[in-house]
Amino acid sequence: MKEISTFGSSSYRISDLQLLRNSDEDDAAIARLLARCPIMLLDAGDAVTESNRARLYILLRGTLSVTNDTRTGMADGTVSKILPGESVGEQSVLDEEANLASISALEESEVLVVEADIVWQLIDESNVLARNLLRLLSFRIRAANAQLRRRQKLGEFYRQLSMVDGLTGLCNRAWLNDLLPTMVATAHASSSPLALIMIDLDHFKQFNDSHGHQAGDEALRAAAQVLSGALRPTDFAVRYGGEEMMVLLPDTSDKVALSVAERLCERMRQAKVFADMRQPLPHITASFGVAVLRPDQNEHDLIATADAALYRAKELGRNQVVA
Ligand SMILES: Nc1nc2c(ncn2[C@@H]2O[C@H](COP(=O)(O)OP(=O)(O)OP(=O)(O)O)[C@@H](O)[C@H]2O)c(=O)[nH]1
Repeated sequence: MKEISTFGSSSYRISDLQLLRNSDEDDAAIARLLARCPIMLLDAGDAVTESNRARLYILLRGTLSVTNDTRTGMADGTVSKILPGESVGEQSVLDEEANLASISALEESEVLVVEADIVWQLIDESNVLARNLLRLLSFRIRAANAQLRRRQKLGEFYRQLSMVDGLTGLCNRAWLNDLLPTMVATAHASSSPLALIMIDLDHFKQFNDSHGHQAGDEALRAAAQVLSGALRPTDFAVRYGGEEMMVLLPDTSDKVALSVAERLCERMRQAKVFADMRQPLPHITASFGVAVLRPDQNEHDLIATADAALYRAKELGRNQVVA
């Protein structure tokens, strides 16, 4: 980047500068202030040196690329193009903060450099410039807000996506880690019973070995459908691990939870699993362990109690419910 002339000795005109659009071409004070400002030449790929200094850069010819800085956490590395007449750096002049964007030329470009003190003198001299500056800043704030909203929406979308198990469509372990402590706290605070049913498919290794892993996946999907199809909208079904699932029943007593588990156990026996060729495979069964949150328990204790009940159901011969 090298200085090739000043604005006063160049053929550029005040009307070429967007910030001075609609101002009086013959305004001597503005012309005088701009006259001494240097014009720099950048070759394609050149970066603006000392671009972090609070200065205004107005592009006269060529194209600039401005990359938002990611270090502040406010920007995401978005790249914008600056075209002739447009400017960059106004905000850092106004708030006297360093300009954290990096600026480089996409092709051979000429840039007018206006130091901060001259920008302030221009603002004092020209209402039109002050007005254009406000309009520009307002536009930039709106654009930044819109981008923020888009990023929030996208973030929420991916957050939700990361909470769902890809194979079964049930909530996953990350969801459970996120939500179960809150559900437990709510149950304690409102003294309402929270029931948890731990479910494990029986002899699933054998099912996989006999019918193949894909058929095993189908069986997991069928089991998940049994759970999600049999619950109230306020209940949650979670894939806890490989062939282990869990159902959370807020505001549900042990008696009701037991009958829900019995119903699920029966529906699991009846569920049909289809292989690739849509041939029905042998039925699957599952074992169920039921627990209801006690006042002295946290989420880990609740899971451990349901797990212990599940273990007993396996020991008693599987395909049954133990509370
Ligand atoms: N197809 C398929 N199989 C899985 C998946 N996740 C875990 N498994 C299988 O589930 C089986 C679980 O086996 P075990 O823990 O020995 O239990 P089990 O054979 O069901 O025996 P019990 O629980 O005692 O009735 C393993 O063979 C795993 O490979 C999966 O996503 N898809």
